[in-house]
Amino acid sequence: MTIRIGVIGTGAIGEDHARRITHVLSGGHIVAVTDVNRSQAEAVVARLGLDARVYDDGHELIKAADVDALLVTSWGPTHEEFVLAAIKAGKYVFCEKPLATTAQGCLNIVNAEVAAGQRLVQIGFMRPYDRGYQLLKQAIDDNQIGEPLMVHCAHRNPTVPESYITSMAIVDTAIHELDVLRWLLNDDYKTVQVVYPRRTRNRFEHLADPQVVLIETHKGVRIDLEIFVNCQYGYDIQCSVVGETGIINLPEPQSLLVRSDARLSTAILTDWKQRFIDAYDIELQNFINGIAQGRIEGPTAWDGYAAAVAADACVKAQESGQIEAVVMAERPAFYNQ
Ligand SMILES: NC(=O)c1ccc[n+]([C@@H]2O[C@H](COP(=O)([O-])OP(=O)(O)OC[C@H]3O[C@@H](n4cnc5c(N)ncnc54)[C@H](O)[C@@H]3O)[C@@H](O)[C@H]2O)c1
Ligand SMILES: O[C@H]1[C@H](O)[C@@H](O)[C@H](O)[C@@H](O)[C@H]1O
Repeated sequence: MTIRIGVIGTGAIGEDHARRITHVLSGGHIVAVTDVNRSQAEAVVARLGLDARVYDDGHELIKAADVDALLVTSWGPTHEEFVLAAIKAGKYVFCEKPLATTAQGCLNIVNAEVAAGQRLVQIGFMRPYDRGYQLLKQAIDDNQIGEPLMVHCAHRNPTVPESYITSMAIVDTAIHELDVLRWLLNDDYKTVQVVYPRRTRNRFEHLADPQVVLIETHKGVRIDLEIFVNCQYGYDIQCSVVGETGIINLPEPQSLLVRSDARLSTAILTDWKQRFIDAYDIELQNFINGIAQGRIEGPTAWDGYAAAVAADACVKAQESGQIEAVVMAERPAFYNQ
């Protein structure tokens, strides 16, 4: 059985996912694409050699009879309307993060999915599929370091474009940690605060960079998360969990150790596409397999909502300078299955 897939938004990750579905994974076929910039969609069809129709509009594509499932990889603020339309059409939808740019937007999707009575939405939180994070989780669950007490994280991008604004440090970047740390610690967030260190000169004037997000979980774990999106030197993701009897660190991506010219060195990645390449492959293969089996199992709309509630509180904390509470709605039993 081949799942016929339509892609809404053929930018960086839309093209990369279309590439992996076409050339790496099995069971999926890209039959339709659309982008507000039509020439971008046409260029991707040509570059990847896709046998896909180019639509003028995402809503038209969602309704197309030969499209079984959607990938929503357009800009964050457009996700909610496309995911709601997909649910209305009764079609499976893989939505890149963020599910919506506000918690209320995510809740609208949660409510629509619960009303539809079937899991249709998978969100593109790929870190739980990453081998390194899985090793961390296994060690915590096996009690190798006792109870986790503190987590030190860093999320560093080499540079960001001028269109990247201060709140995106939360809704676009920190959102990955806001998702993966709930899963890792099996915990939810209680309060957040954002503090601003001295700003780097290597930023656009309007952007506060770096930022430090301080989080307290319900179990009392303290998390400090550095967001530094103009760090210059590479794409660098760090996570160190301090427990009662030991410390575990996220493994570095595999890389050659080079002895040469009186130096011992190893390269640092610069591109997010490479850092989590295996995790992206696995998450999308799971989505395709899940559709074929009539049951998708990846990160849910509720996970998207939970991360967005924390993100909303962080954005409030960016503006207020205060410690802000993270208050979630009650989890529908639908998501306990
Ligand atoms: N999971 C991850 O690690 C990861 C990595 C990168 C991006 N993302 C997410 O994926 C999304 C896209 O990011 P990107 O880096 O590919 O951005 P991008 O700007 O490269 O691509 C987005 C594309 O969507 C198109 N678009 C915007 N509005 C549209 C609409 N209404 N209909 C159709 N097309 C539309 C744009 O023209 C653009 O080509 C963002 O939400 C981003 O946060 C996730
Ligand atoms: O959309 C991207 C992507 O999610 C990357 O993983 C993250 O490091 C970037 O900060 C963000 O802008």
